[in-house]
Parts: sequence; structure tokens; C-alpha cells
Amino acid sequence: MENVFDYEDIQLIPAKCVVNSRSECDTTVSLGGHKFKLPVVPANMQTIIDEKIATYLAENGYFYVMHRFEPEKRQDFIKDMQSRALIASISVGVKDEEYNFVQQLAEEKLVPEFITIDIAHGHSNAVIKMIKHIKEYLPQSFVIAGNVGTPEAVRELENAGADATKVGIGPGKVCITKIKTGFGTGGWQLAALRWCAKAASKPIIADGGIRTHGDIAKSVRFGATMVMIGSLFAGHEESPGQTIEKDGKLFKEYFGSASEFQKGEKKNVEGKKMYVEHKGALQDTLTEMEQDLQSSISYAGGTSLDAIRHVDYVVVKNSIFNGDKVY
Ligand SMILES: NC(=O)C1=CN([C@@H]2O[C@H](COP(=O)(O)OP(=O)(O)OC[C@H]3O[C@@H](n4cnc5c(N)ncnc54)[C@H](OP(=O)(O)O)[C@@H]3O)[C@@H](O)[C@H]2O)C=CC1
Ligand SMILES: Nc1nc2c(ncn2[C@@H]2O[C@H](COP(=O)(O)O)[C@@H](O)[C@H]2O)c(=O)[nH]1
Repeated sequence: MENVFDYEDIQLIPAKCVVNSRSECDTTVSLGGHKFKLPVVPANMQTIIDEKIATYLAENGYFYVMHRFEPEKRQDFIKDMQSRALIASISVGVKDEEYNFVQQLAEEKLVPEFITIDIAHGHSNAVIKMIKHIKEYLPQSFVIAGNVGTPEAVRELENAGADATKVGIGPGKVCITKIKTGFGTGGWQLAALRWCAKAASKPIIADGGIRTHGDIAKSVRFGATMVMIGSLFAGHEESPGQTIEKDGKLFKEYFGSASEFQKGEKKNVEGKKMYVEHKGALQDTLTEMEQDLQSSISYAGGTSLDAIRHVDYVVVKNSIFNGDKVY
């Protein structure tokens, strides 16, 4: 694989501005026939999203994916969202009981608008089988399948019927897959995204490794329709993680979905826990992301996200921060 790079190795090259104000730049994106305010979705992790946040995001025009770690709540969640005319976007795994769950939804005519198959190693027969199962029983649901890190995987999942694929094995902030297994896209997630996007014929969701708002624009440049983010969404007032106080400062927990804290046991652990500084209200972050992305669009010389997809870039290998700390 040539030209391997990650987010901090790249700078996008500005093009002539065509707007008089950044507020003229449109950050909206379409996915699965729905329009969302931002090409950004909080990770489907238990310390990042809960029913309240999901409802807030849906009510305010943002995409969301509910996690799958309280499986018994999912049916009521779908009913509740749809009774308020909100999008229902849930996650499933690939174990036997998930097959029954999908069939049960079909029997009750509960059709979530979005279903994400949320598995560590998504390039597998288990995921292909689940995509086909969902497409058989809930053909109207938009299926996001992942996670993967190669063009072959993207093509196979698309051919199985996935409507979008999610790219990112191991670049996450609380991920230890790269250390425990030696595998993944950690350290070259942006190059892996580009590699996968070139093979894709359907939308790609870049997942993991976003450390700054500029990384969202870089993901869009390298082929992402949507960007899934965990750590930047951890630590808000609304975040489900536990809050602790240390030396007079507030922190919130953020743990991996494959961590012992999620699993309740130390088996096949590929995630860890960290504490993130308390960040205030979620909406403030979403607003700042929107403003920063509007600015990105203006630097790209356009008025919509599409402009970013065509800008030139340079590889600056680890030098963009000049020794500065990321936030
Ligand atoms: N994006 C990423 O880089 C990663 C994300 N995660 C997150 O952690 C959570 C748990 O993931 P996951 O363990 O897949 O989910 P599950 O614990 O639900 O496992 C799903 C099924 O896949 C099997 N399985 C899991 N990993 C592998 C593998 N490497 N090879 C073969 N079979 C496998 C499991 O069996 P068994 O357990 O017996 O092997 C199980 O039957 C998810 O939310 C996932 O997104 C985890 C790691 C990496
Ligand atoms: N290897 C692991 N990856 C995990 C785990 N839990 C979640 N994730 C992935 O991380 C991203 C979020 O990344 P971030 O850099 O934005 O914080 C998330 O969407 C998952 O794909 C885990 O336990 N192990």
C-alpha cells in the first residue's frame, strides 16, 4: 500500500472563496433518503448516546445511531421515535437472538429507517448473512454494515445488500485492537478511508480517529459521506457516562464497547476506559462543528460539502500541530 497517511499528516489546500459570509455555506448531507444538518454522527456507544440524546438529535435534524447494548429496549425505542414522527436508527449484532429480533420487528411491522450492524470485524460471513436477513425481513430499512478496512470488504458487504459501509478498524480513542491484535487502520485511517472509498459504490461512513473538527472536512475530502465520532462527543453534560471530580475539575467516563466495562467480563477485551474533561452542552459542540465545517467549505471555494471533495491536498507528515496540543 503506497501513500499511507493519517489525519495529522494532511492539509487541504484552499481555493478562491465564493461567499461573503461563512453562514452561506451549507453543511447538510443526505443519507438513506433523509437530510441531516451535519455529516457527523455520535458513535453508537453506551457512554456517548442514550435514548434522550437520540431523541434530541432526531428532533433537531441530526443523524444518530442508537447503541445495541440494552437490546430489550430497542422495540419500544423504535415505537417511541416513530410515534413522534422521528427517525428510528438502531444497532444490531450478529448473534442468534438478533435474527429473531429482526423477524419480530417484521412481524410487528416495526421498520426502523436505519439499522447498523455493529461488529468489530465486519468483513465476515456473519455480517453478510445478517445483511441478507435484514434485507429479507425489513427491505425498507437502510442497512449500514461494518466495520471494515479494505476495498474487498466494502465490495462484499455492498454486494450482499448493505446500503452503506462503515470504515475503521482500531483507530478509536479507547481502542486497543491495534495493540492487542496487531491489526487495523489505526495510524493510517485516512488513507484506509481513501482506499475503501475508491472501491465503494454506496456511501461510506468513516469511523474513529477524529481528533479535531478539521478531521471531519478531511474525511469528507477522502470519501466519507458521514463521519462517526466517539471521543469528541464524550464528556458533555448530557453524555451518559459517569461524572467524577478530580482536583476540582469535572470529568466524564468514556469506555470502549469491547472494554471490560461494557462487557462485564475480561474476555476478548479490545477497548479501554478513559476520563474526558467535562465539555458543557452537546449543542455547543454541534454548533461549533457546523461553524468550523462552514469555514472548511469556504476554504474549499464552494457553498456545500461537495466543494471539499474536490480540493487538492499536501502530505505534511506529522507537522501540522507544530508541537501544539490537540485541544
Ligand atoms: N471499530 C473497531 O475498531 C472496533 C469496534 N469494536 C466494538 O466493540 C463492540 C463489540 O464487538 P464484537 O466483539 O464484534 O461484538 P460481539 O461481542 O457482539 O461479537 C459478535 C460476534 O462476532 C464474533 N467475533 C467478534 N470478533 C471476532 C473476530 N475478530 N473474529 C471472528 N469472530 C468474531 C463473536 O464471537 P466471539 O466473541 O466468541 O469471538 C460474536 O459471535 C462493537 O460495538 C464493536 O463496534 C470492537 C473492536 C474493534
Ligand atoms: N477497538 C475498539 N474500537 C472501539 C471500541 N469501542 C468503540 N470503538 C470504535 O471507536 C469509534 C470511536 O472512535 P473515536 O476515535 O471517535 O473515539 C467507535 O465508533 C467504534 O468504531 C472498543 O472497545 N474497541
